[in-house]
Amino acid sequence: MNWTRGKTIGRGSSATVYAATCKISGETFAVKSAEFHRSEFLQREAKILSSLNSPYVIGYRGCEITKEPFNDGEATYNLLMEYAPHGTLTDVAAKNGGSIEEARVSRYTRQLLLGLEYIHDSKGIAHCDIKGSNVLVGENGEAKIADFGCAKWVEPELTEPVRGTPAYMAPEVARGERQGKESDIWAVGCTVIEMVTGSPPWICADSTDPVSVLYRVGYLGESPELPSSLTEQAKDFLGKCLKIEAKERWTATQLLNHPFLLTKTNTEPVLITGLVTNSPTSVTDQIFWRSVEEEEDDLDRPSWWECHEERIGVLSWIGQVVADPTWDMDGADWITVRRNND
Ligand SMILES: Nc1ncnc2c1ncn2[C@@H]1O[C@H](COP(=O)(O)OP(=O)(O)OP(=O)(O)O)[C@@H](O)[C@H]1O
Repeated sequence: MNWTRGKTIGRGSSATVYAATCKISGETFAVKSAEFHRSEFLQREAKILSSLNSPYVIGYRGCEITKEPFNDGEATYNLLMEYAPHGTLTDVAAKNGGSIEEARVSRYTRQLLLGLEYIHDSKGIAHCDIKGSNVLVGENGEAKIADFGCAKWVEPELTEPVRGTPAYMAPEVARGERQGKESDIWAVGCTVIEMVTGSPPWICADSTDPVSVLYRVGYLGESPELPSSLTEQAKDFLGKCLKIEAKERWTATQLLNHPFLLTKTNTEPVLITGLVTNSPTSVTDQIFWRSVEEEEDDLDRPSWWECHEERIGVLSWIGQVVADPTWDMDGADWITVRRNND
């Protein structure tokens, strides 16, 4: 496709996302770019996204290698995607005064689960990084799952390092044991909390330290606090997502039949259109992962995981002692989270 790169609309740990315009049709789309030699996760994401086709998953438009002046003429890997004009669920909550009302949360959650039901059951894929900032809102206000950089095929299940964002990790993921479809469902519960409160879970848990949160989730059997403002129906729904035992968690299909999602009071969202630029909005954005501003200042800084490598190693050791004396102490995999092999 012949296209022109436009404004930066988002910046994550692995890539930068730009608006772009097709020179022939004039269509706006999004292009996620990374230096070729650091694009392992982006290439993996492109491979997975190219195999998906659902109204609740961001659309794949192709991939290309270009030479870009901003990369000193070095090869750049580009993933071309459908453009989501309303930004992420995190952006929508921020624009809506910091939180989203329950009826709309129910509507977005239903769409998120329709996307998950499709990738889990039809494609055998676990997303492994469901959170508000990885769910985009499309032109017609529908939630669309994005950022498949951590996703993996789970049928057949292979032993792979755990990935994702600490605040949304299920107990089995926090312990570094396994990560599958059930772990995505835990993250859905965390995302519902994020939509309702405007912050990722655990912000009120008198602990702003990701490592201690992982310890509490993984070894003390704790789950995030449920927002008191929620109806009993919504709390019951969260209870089905946030079961400590992965096998007891409801599947996406079961959750789609929960009364919380069958409510008739869902209102059409009022969304502000326009180019959305990603910016962190909550305290935990700065605590649990790097902020956009920080990245712009220093793109080569180590990621959160790299900064906390030593401490996570300690957590693995605590886990070994507390939870399972036979636990495999090979923590190397456990801490290799979204790091390219460069
Ligand atoms: N298709 C799109 N349309 C509009 N905005 C997008 C699109 N894709 C990504 N963005 C914006 O760019 C941001 C970063 O994208 P993405 O999460 O895919 O990058 P990442 O490097 O994988 O991030 P992370 O640090 O979460 O791993 C998103 O939070 C969103 O604001």
